[in-house]
Amino acid sequence: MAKRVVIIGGGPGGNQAATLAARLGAEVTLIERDIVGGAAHLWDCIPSKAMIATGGALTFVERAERMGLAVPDAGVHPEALRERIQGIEDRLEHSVTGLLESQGVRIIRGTGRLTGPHTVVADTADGEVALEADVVVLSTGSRPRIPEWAAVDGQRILTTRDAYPPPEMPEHLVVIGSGVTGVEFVHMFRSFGSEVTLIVSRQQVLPQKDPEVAAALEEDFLRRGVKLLKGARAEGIDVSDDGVLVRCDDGRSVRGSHALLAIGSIPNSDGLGLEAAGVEVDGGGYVVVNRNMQSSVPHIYVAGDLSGKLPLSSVATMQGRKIAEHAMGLHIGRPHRHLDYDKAASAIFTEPEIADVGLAEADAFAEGRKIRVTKVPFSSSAKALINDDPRGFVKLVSDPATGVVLGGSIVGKHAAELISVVALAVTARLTVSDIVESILVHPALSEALAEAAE
Ligand SMILES: Cc1cc2nc3c(=O)[nH]c(=O)nc-3n(C[C@H](O)[C@H](O)[C@H](O)COP(=O)(O)OP(=O)(O)OC[C@H]3O[C@@H](n4cnc5c(N)ncnc54)[C@H](O)[C@@H]3O)c2cc1C
Ligand SMILES: NC(=O)c1ccc[n+]([C@@H]2O[C@H](COP(=O)([O-])OP(=O)(O)OC[C@H]3O[C@@H](n4cnc5c(N)ncnc54)[C@H](O)[C@@H]3O)[C@@H](O)[C@H]2O)c1
Repeated sequence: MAKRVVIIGGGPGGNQAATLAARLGAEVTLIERDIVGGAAHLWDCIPSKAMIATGGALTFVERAERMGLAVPDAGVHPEALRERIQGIEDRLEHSVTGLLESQGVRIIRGTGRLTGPHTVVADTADGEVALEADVVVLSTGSRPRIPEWAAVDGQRILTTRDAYPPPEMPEHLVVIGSGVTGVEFVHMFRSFGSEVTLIVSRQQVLPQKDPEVAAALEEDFLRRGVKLLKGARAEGIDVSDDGVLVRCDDGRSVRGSHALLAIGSIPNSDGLGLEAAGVEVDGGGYVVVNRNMQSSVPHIYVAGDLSGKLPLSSVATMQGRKIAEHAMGLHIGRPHRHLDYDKAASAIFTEPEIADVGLAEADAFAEGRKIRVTKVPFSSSAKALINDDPRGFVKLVSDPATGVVLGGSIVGKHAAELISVVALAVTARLTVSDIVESILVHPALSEALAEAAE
């Protein structure tokens, strides 16, 4: 009899586990409550990038004279933008649903919960559907964290999910939180012409990132007129007819037309019946997993944000793949590569764009590890001049003894695409000579990678 796999949550984690397990011969049922394709994915990740792309097009038009063009003034058309974003969401939901159906996955629209280690119930519009499972995958994702001091109304006080685009374009947006989400929203709304103030709880934006990279971004924000309120934590928001007043714990406050919360997310683990199945949860509500993504109940796996690992769509997808392989026994009797979070590439879609992978210079320094660091600015790249955007640099971190590429960061146009070369080098343990000896396209930004590898 085919293995019965029941998956709760149809985001990147759940979808990937579903399609691969089905292809490997399992009988797969996927339960989704809100949107096939994933709420965090299709209601945050994708629309935020779509808004940033539109803002980027606007900035490009504003700079077009420098490219030798005469263009009329451009402006945002909020309804057209809303339609564009809805269109992208619909197409992606449709294509994911089609892919799942083509693999024979049964999709149930409803809310799933465990009722025991091998039993799942889906609460649907037509009543309860009871399912038996040999394998369960929990991939319910996360949602924006809303503190008790903020009364989100979707009008003046927004979470990220209210902002694609918001009901009215903010005249002055106060962004609370300067992690990846916060800085992307600063960039996004500044490109649309909003005045922006960013509340930074520490002394640097992006506290988890290389200080040199964070400094490059701060410099650009300041050049564009963004106000940074450093060393302040928001602790209250007052709303009036014409705007908001965000109060901070050090006595300072900021007035704006709107406030946006970007203070992290919380896992969707409530109401999942974890206790009924004996699944262990940590203090933050994340399900505790081992390196095979198994929970404390070995046939109950966890993919995506719910696992409390690196919360990225790309990582959720890879976790889903690894779960399907493991649950279907592909690891038995053959080499099985475990997911290595240290080798995950990631990008921040600001301007300049920021991307990194593998070992960071600052971390190597903190560990006292010997490394070779080489850095090349884009200002010497022909392609960067052709693009009229010579900002940023490529930095490669390698092992001085063997030349193996250990990591890298890129700041500048197309950094999210360019980092793929470094990510491949890190995963495949290629050396700097492998990069130097690859004949790359000219003129192209990737040539800076070869130069940094020299
Ligand atoms: C503003 C923002 C921007 C981001 N940008 C990027 C980016 O550029 N690149 C990147 O890689 N990552 C990005 N991320 C992170 C990324 O969106 C998440 O890491 C990813 O979507 C997690 O996938 P998931 O499958 O765990 O969760 P989700 O995508 O949220 O999918 C989980 C699904 O489970 C469903 N669900 C929940 N509970 C139940 C239940 N009980 N029964 C049935 N269904 C249920 C939900 O409706 C949801 O559809 C961003 C996140 C945010 C907040
Ligand atoms: N481009 C991308 O790939 C992308 C984009 C957005 C999010 N993400 C993923 O989501 C993860 C989470 O990022 P995030 O930025 O949403 O959350 P985060 O938890 O990384 O950052 C939230 C920030 O808000 C600050 N903060 C908390 N309370 C505050 C307060 N009261 N006042 C002021 N600041 C406060 C925290 O100190 C922290 O720096 C990222 O690590 C990434 O994995 C990825």
